[in-house]
Amino acid sequence: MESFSTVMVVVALALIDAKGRVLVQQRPADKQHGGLWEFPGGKVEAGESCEQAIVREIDEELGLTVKASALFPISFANQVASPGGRSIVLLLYGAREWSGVAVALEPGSAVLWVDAQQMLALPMPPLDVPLARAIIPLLEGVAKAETAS
Ligand SMILES: Nc1nc2c([nH]c(=O)n2[C@H]2C[C@H](O)[C@@H](COP(=O)(O)OP(=O)(O)OP(=O)(O)O)O2)c(=O)[nH]1
Repeated sequence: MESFSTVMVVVALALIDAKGRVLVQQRPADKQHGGLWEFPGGKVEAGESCEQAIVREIDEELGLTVKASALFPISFANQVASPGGRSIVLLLYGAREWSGVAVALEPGSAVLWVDAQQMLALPMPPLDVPLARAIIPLLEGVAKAETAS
């Protein structure tokens, strides 16, 4: 019997700048979770590794080049499937280095650099809420180091 996965893997990236801000992206109004703010990324396609999927999505959505070697894992969140449906596992990676300037390339989307408090005030999809909390210590650590230097 052929087996297939009932889990959809989605990868997302927290780009963290030298001031301890993170890049968030607003989903186009006509998509699922339209208008909500999330971390850029998308579904892992057949034949891709998670890292390859992030590198591709960041180029497609933001026009940025990020190296797979610059990615580090932060946390994950899991949405349990409804009966007969597919569950989502959302893997959040981080990166402190990339090249280019982020532009919202997907029609109807927008991007914003936010600090920890601004991030928490934005409406996000349910899966992103625990992930956003998980990056707060990282953002605050970078911001503190920047103020001290
Ligand atoms: N990219 C991303 N998707 C998220 C986040 N949080 C969350 O629940 N999702 C959900 C929304 C979607 O059901 C799924 C990813 O869909 P997507 O539309 O971004 O993926 P994609 O770029 O591969 O999309 P497409 O080609 O099918 O339009 O994961 C997040 O922080 N980033």
